[in-house]
Amino acid sequence: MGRKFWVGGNWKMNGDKKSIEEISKFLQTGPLDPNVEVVVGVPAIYLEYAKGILPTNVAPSAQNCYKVPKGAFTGEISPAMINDIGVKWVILGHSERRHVFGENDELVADKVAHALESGLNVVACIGEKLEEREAGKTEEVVYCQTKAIADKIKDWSKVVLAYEPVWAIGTGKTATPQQAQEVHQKLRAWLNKNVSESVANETRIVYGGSVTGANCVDLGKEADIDGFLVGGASLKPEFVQIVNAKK
Ligand SMILES: O=C(CO)COP(=O)(O)O
Repeated sequence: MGRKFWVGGNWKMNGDKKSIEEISKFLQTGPLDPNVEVVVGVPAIYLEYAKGILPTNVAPSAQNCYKVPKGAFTGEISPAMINDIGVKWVILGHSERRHVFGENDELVADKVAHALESGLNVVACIGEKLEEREAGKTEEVVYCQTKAIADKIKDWSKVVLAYEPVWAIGTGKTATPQQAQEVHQKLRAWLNKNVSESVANETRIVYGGSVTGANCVDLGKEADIDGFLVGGASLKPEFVQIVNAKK
């Protein structure tokens, strides 16, 4: 079975009701390739609002959640709450969560495991920093981040793995298709060796980091790039082009 192309927009801490309405309109107009699964990461406070106005072929996603269902964790939201409003996705381990808010591999893995146990689909993000790449540690870093998750989950069917090199996020410095493909292919080989052949064959590995309408077609041609996680460009009509990169 082929892997369905997957394109996510990560709005991060951007937008308001008015801009969400505008985004919903350009997504409605599309047209979005029906062979692509489309998800948008919405600030938690707007999730229910966005769910009410997004076209039905675009699934809203939370951008984070905690590792337990409820309790004294001021400011956090849980997978149970995300489920309660009918949202099916959460992005976890984004580099901004890891590097601005100090989330480590273990916490990210606990969150992924709990979100999956709660029935959510998870976009699990990994990626190396510039100094790690320059020190030749890219593989070591992404394997370690993936292993932390793999050690805590059994079912990969609801996981999309997002490879987002930190140096490419919000910088305009996109990984070349060859750079991205190399890491994706190695990650798939890692899954094959350490999880299973079927998980390696079936798990979507998507690329994130300065993806635009201009570079998405070439990136999307690579054998192990199964889609994108898009930041800045997901707030603009250009996102439609990125969804349709394989057309
Ligand atoms: O972090 C990203 C998506 O999660 C990528 O952001 P940019 O597309 O703005 O570089």
